[in-house]
Amino acid sequence: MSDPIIRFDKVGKTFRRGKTEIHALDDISLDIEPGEIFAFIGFSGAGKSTLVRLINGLEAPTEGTVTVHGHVLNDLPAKKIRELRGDIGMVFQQFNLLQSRTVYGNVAYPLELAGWSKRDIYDRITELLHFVGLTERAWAYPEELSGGQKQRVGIARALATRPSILLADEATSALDPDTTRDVLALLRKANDELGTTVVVITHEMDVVRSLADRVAVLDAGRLVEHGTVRDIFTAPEADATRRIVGATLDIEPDPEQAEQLEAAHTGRIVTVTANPGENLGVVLGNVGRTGVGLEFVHGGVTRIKDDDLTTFTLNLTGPTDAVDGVVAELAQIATVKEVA
Ligand SMILES: Nc1ncnc2c1ncn2[C@@H]1O[C@H](COP(=O)(O)OP(=O)(O)OP(=O)(O)O)[C@@H](O)[C@H]1O
Repeated sequence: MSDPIIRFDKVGKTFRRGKTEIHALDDISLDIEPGEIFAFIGFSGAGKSTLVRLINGLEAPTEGTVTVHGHVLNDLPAKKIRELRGDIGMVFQQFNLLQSRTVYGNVAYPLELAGWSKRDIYDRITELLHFVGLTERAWAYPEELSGGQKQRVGIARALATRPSILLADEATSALDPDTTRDVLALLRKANDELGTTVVVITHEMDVVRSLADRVAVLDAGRLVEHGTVRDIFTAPEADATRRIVGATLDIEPDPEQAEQLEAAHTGRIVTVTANPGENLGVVLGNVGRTGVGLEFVHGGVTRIKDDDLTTFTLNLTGPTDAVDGVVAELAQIATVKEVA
């Protein structure tokens, strides 16, 4: 196995505010391998931003070491840290584009700082804008772009100097789901086609699910769990992971979805979650004979740890007694929650 591109070894970071100590990170040990897409996930305040700042050397750990490309950052002089930072492209939640520059000018910026010639800058930007699909928008200003386009510019700028690491800090948190999908596809493309190691910081498990190879879960500054995304999804062990995974699976309608379901359907809407080992099909298969109309309006089957978690929201229509009968039967083998 190759050497890790980023290594955290017993890393801690304590901020001191007057007499108060804030342990933003505590005893983090972890390797990120070259060429992988690695995600850090955690709720607000978990320590994600602090972690990013340790990777790009903007903060130094108070305990342990952070190693990037074999260099222990703690030991490096500022100049060398700046050089290493040049090998790390950053993508931000709020895009951080220069409003007074065009798309071209924004992407050119890091190349100008690195002392590239005008000709080389032109060639590189042509290539980059093609890569992110913004060739037509080269002369537009940020205010003329959609959020997704702005983030494409952000990614082109981050990739401009051909960094081997791309750090994406909540890169899709300000975007709608469709645009998020496009931006995630672009990050995946950078990883696939350019071999860039992508480190993603996010609070959205959906981002992890559709993008990352491996994931680490941070909770209150501690690394509570890490592994392949598949393992973490199917067998979340830590409490924080369960909360994050549960919030993402979307097997139960949230209040907004419940309202929409209520508006769209006339029947009694219930969410049923099969008890372990029970098969909803046994009851649902017989519903037709009771004269009750049955429509699946939400839910699905997800494997969690060693069990299937089967949760469906049903719209049941027909005579009240018959619907009550079906619900009572379902309640024998499932947890039934009224939605509307
Ligand atoms: N410069 C600082 N001085 C004091 N405390 C800080 C500083 N930076 C971060 N913290 C504290 O460290 C903890 C972790 O913060 P951090 O911003 O890394 O979390 P986060 O997971 O990125 O959260 P969010 O998603 O809300 O940005 C928080 O309690 C925060 O208040």
